[in-house]
Formats: sequence, structure tokens, C-alpha cells
Amino acid sequence: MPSAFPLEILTTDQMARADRLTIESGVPAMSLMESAAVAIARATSQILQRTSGRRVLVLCGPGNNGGDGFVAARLLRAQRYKVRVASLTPLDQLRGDAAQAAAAWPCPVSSALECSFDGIDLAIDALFGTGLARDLDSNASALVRRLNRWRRESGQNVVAVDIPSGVDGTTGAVRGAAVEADATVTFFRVKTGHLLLPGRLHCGALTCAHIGIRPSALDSLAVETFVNMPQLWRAALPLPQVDGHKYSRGHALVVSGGASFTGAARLSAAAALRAGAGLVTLASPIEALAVNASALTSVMVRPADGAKGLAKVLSDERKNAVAIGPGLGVSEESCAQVETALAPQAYRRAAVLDADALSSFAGDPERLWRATRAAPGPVVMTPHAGEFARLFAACESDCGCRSKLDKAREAARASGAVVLFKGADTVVAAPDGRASILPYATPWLATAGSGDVLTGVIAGLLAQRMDGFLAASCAAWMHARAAEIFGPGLIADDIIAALPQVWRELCAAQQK
Ligand SMILES: NC(=O)C1=CN([C@@H]2O[C@H](COP(=O)(O)OP(=O)(O)OC[C@H]3O[C@@H](n4cnc5c(N)ncnc54)[C@H](O)[C@@H]3O)[C@@H](O)[C@H]2O)[C@@H](O)CC1
Ligand SMILES: Nc1ncnc2c1ncn2[C@@H]1O[C@H](COP(=O)(O)OP(=O)(O)O)[C@@H](O)[C@H]1O
Ligand SMILES: [K+]
Repeated sequence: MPSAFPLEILTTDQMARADRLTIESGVPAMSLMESAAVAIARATSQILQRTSGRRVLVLCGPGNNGGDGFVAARLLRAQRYKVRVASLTPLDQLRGDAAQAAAAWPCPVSSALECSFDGIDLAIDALFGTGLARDLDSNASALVRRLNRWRRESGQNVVAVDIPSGVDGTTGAVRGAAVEADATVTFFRVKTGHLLLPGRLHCGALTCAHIGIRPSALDSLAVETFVNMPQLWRAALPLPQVDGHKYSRGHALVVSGGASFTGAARLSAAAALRAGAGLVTLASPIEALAVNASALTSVMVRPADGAKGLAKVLSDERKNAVAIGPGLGVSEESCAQVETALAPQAYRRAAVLDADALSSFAGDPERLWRATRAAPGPVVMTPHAGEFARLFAACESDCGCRSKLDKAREAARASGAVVLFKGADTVVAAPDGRASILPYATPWLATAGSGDVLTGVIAGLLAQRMDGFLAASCAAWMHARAAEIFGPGLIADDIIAALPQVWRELCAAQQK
């Protein structure tokens, strides 16, 4: 996992408002720029000390991102680095703080479009930051491509100021072309575009520097997007109580598929136990009872054929969380089973819907939303991109201008359920507007059954009565951390096996 960031994630608009509020409260804009440049110069000299380089090229753009570049150039020169500056814009076209920063640079400035990278040990990308408003034009794109080629061929480092130029700070999309950085130093808070793909892949090592904007600048921004890290859900993490018993830790029910599709549900069931549910029962079609029973020890097995059978098993109201979907099969019967799992009742039962529990409703998503909206407890849906597209066609945009975060939020609002949109940049969105983005997950997670384990972890946390949004966020983090602990060669079973180590780490941090 990357080093910790502040919890809140901003859009570029929110960041601009935080800047404005800070400046209006009396902090000079130039002092923010100086602090930003100090952070850039520090990151740069740390890399150069490691690589024993001295020669730096700073590429400056037309706005304040370029201004940061000019100031960083001056600070690095004062530290006796050999610094060259190249500008995308004629200097007489610069305005405001950027013009002031350029005026304080004491050496000649070349044109960025014609600059050479020969003999350079490190380049600073100060072309565009959070003010990027449109796709890069052909000149800027050509420069970015030249910079990327130089980096790849020379093996030298690129440090991005605020965000790699060309990455949209809010959506993470590449606007025509985008710089590939080894390190990105952003300011105050990370932006959504740093964590969403493909933006995250352009950032390299991302750090967030304090530049004199007070946390109170967040007060009027109504921030609802958070980095998915323990700080977000630690206070809600369920732990066994000294005076507790297995039923006080909740009873999760996992619904199994037919005789040839039982492995997925068994993975979910084992993961639910490892996530801390006091009891886990597998509701199995009678034809699969023998195979399920022979493969399970701590998970209980009960016969349950179709929706009717499921209703009977669920009549025990201690079963307070249901996981359904892995290995279920796409069918009308599956729809009926999902409706049974979500049926209104007097007590609060949570549900997690994955895989075939979602795909079975592809022809009539509204039918699913009716059930999720009427459900008595929290509902979490865990689509991957394919399932999401099948189910939430209305949330997908043709123009590609909506981010994964926007889509997940819209899906959560439409369904009244928590939507965990899987992938390398897993987003969790709640119907009340809260959202989290997982900042890192190893690609070794892309293995069969890994999603079934995630479903089980969510069910286990829901059984322990954790809030739906926090349970889904926590489960995504634990799943990714378990995979990171195990490392290369991971298969789904290994995620379950590594969960106790994740718990040990979380409990140790809790005791500090
Ligand atoms: N405002 C503040 O208080 C602070 C801002 N800081 C820096 O300022 C940056 C934001 O500054 P700006 O708002 O000036 O924005 P940028 O410097 O990111 O760029 C805006 C400029 O680029 C032009 N532009 C936008 N998209 C373009 C495109 N595709 N092709 C060509 N030109 C394009 C705009 O017309 C404008 O002139 C941040 O990223 C950060 O680096 C820091 O100095 C910290 C404090
Ligand atoms: N490239 C990747 N990087 C990180 N995590 C990934 C990547 N690809 C998939 N994952 C994660 O692995 C899990 C795969 O789930 P899913 O697609 O449902 O697989 P399955 O159906 O085989 O269980 C999800 O948690 C997803 O976020
Ligand atoms: K930049």
C-alpha cells in the first residue's frame, strides 16, 4: 500500500475553491506557490541524490503550474543544481503569479517545443496542473510524447508538479496525451484523477505536500470522497467482545450454486468466517449437498432448493447477512432467490449481491432496484466492469466524460444500494453520496475466485453489523492487503489464508 494520504479526496473545482478561500483569508497566493515549489525541489533533490544527477530541465506551462516550475527552478539553482527552464508559452503571455515567478528566474528561458533533453538527469513537468481545461493541442502532445520517450530511453526520472500534465485531475482520463512521471507531488489533498485509472498509472510515487492551506478550507466544500484506507473505517471495525459469543458476531448465509458450481460459494463462505462472522451457513441445492458437505468443516451446510428453500432457511432471523451470486447461474430462479434474500421483513438483514445475482437482472434492472430499495437492511452490490455495463447502462456515458466515481455514485443512487465497482481502482459509492477509492491493489488479484472472496469478506463484516459503505470499503482494503501480503503467485484461496495477518496488523495498529 502507498504511504498514507489525508483522508479527503478533492475534485479540481474543490481544490480551486480551497485555494481561493485560503487566499481570501489573507494567505498570499505567492506564498502558496513558494511552498509548493519547496516541496517539488525537495522531492527532486531526493531523487537526484539517489541517482547522483545534477542537471535538471524544468518544462513550464502557461498557468500557475508553470509558475510552480519557475520557483522550483530558482530553488534548485540556489542548491547548486544545473537548471535549465523551457516554457511552452512566450514569457510575455504569462499572467499574475506565474508571470511574477518567471520574472524572478534569473537565466534565459528556451522554447519547450524545441528544447533538447541531451545531458539532462531529471525533468520537472510543470506544464499543466489542475487548470487543464481541454485536450492538449498537437504541439503540447508532441512535447509530452518526446518527454515520455526520453524518459523510457534514458531511464531518467520525471517529477510532475501537482499532476502529470495531460491527466484530467477530476476524472483521471488522459486528455490527448499525458506525462508518465516517476514521482508526483500534489498539494493539500489528493485529487480524484490521481487515484482513478488511467491517471494513477501516470503518477508514479504520489505524495501530498502541505503548502499552508488550512484544513478548515474543507469546511464549506462538502467533501464526500475519501481515500480507502483504515482511517476511513477503523472506528467501525467489528472486533470480538470479551462478553460476546458467536451469535453476537453475526450469522452469514451464503447461497451455493448447483452441483458443478459450488466452489465459488465455498470461497465466499470461508472468507465470511475469516472476516469475523460468528457462524456461516451455506444454503445448498440438494443435488450439491454431498459435494458441499464433504468440502467444508467450519462452515455449516443446509439444504435449500430455489427461492422457496432459501426462504425457509432465512426464516431463522439470526441469519442477518446473505451473500448471493457466486456460482449461482443466470436464470429466472436466481432472480427469485435474490428477491427472497432482499424481501422486506421485521428484522434488519443485510445482503451482498455479486456475479450471477446481478447478471440475472441484466434484462430488467428496474426489477432489481425495486428489490434493493425495499430491502430491510444494507445492500452491497459488487459488479466488475462487465457486470456494471450490463446492469447500469444508463450510468455509462457515450462521451467518456464521466469518471468511474461518477458512474458508481449514479448507480448507487439509482439502486439505493452500496455499489462496489471492482477493478484496479475499486470505487465504493453509497446512495447517500459517500464514496471511497482504493489507492492501490496488486494485479495478482486478477485471478479466478478473487471476487468471490471479496463477496464473502463483505458478508462477514455485514453480519457483524458494520455499516454497508464502511463494510464494503473495509473489505476491498482487506482483500487488497491480503493479496499484497501473499504476493506473487496468488490464487483466491491464498487471500483467505492471509486474512488473519491483515487482522493482526489492524489489531496492532488499534492498540497503539
Ligand atoms: N491557486 C493556487 O493558490 C495554487 C496553485 N498552484 C498551482 O497552480 C496550478 C493551477 O494553476 P492554473 O489554474 O493556472 O492552471 P494550470 O497551470 O494547470 O493551467 C492553466 C492554464 O493553461 C491553459 N490551458 C488549460 N488547458 C489547456 C490545454 N489543453 N492546452 C493549452 N492550454 C491550456 C489555461 O487557459 C490556463 O492558461 C496547480 O496545478 C498548482 O500547480 C500551486 O502554486 C499552489 C497554490
Ligand atoms: N488489475 C487488477 N489490479 C488490482 N485488482 C484487480 C485487478 N483485476 C481485478 N482485480 C480485483 O480482483 C477481484 C476480481 O473479481 P471478479 O472479477 O469478480 O473475479 P471472479 O469472478 O473470478 O471472482 C476484484 O476485487 C477486483 O477489484
Ligand atoms: K504538471
